[in-house]
Amino acid sequence: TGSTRPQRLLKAVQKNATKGDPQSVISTIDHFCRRCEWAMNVGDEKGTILDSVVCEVSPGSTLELGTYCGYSTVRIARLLAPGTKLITLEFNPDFAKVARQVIEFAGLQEKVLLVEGPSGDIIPKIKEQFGITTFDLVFLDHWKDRYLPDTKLLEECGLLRKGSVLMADNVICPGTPDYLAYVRSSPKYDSKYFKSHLEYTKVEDGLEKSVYLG
Ligand SMILES: Cc1ncnc2c1ncn2[C@@H]1O[C@H](/C=C/CNC(=O)c2cc(-c3ccc(F)cc3)cc(O)c2O)C[C@H]1O
Ligand SMILES: [Mg+2]
Repeated sequence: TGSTRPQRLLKAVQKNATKGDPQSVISTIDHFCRRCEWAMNVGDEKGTILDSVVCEVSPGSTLELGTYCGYSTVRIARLLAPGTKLITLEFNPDFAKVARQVIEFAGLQEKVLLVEGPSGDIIPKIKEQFGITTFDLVFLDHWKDRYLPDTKLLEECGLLRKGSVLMADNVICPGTPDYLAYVRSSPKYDSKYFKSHLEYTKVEDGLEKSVYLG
């Protein structure tokens, strides 16, 4: 049987990137997706916006929903201060297998906890299982119809505090209309749209930054 796209992306990293060098892993994946095969990584243009918010928040605890191949996991984890953690959730075991190897190749496995399973099942267990009180930053990049239910679940589980920042990918393409309406109309959030483009294309897309007001 042939290889999958995530497996081909991993091979490109192992062949062309430098072990222990997160930037080379990021550049290799971006080059692979531009020149060989498009893949649904947040990409370099939206990634730069994400980087600036990670640096601004300088989070002690970060949650990522939807690891896929680990591209944004590496982007975020490379900017985290020593001793801080990123928990990333992925329910597809094949994607998780590739992501673990990408994260390890970048040398960031100490900062990343990849938990396999559906976010709806894992989120309610995070406090007790991982000793997290609240998340300072959440990056939403999983199935688009899960952004809203999982945001409400994070609120209900007391995993957000005054000032927690939600960064949501793809709010235009493929689009997350119910999530966008919620964070933009709810008095519990202060929301801002960062206009950009769908990864590796000229199609409009963007990130929505929503600060939880408690
Ligand atoms: C509920 C839940 N729990 C844990 N992991 C979950 C989960 N739902 C999805 N996941 C995992 O996240 C990943 C899913 C991400 C979904 N992302 C997408 O569907 C996605 C799609 C596009 C796109 C845009 C235009 C086009 F023409 C085609 C595609 C672009 C993107 O940046 C995307 O993130 C992989 C999946 O196993
Ligand atoms: Mg995305």
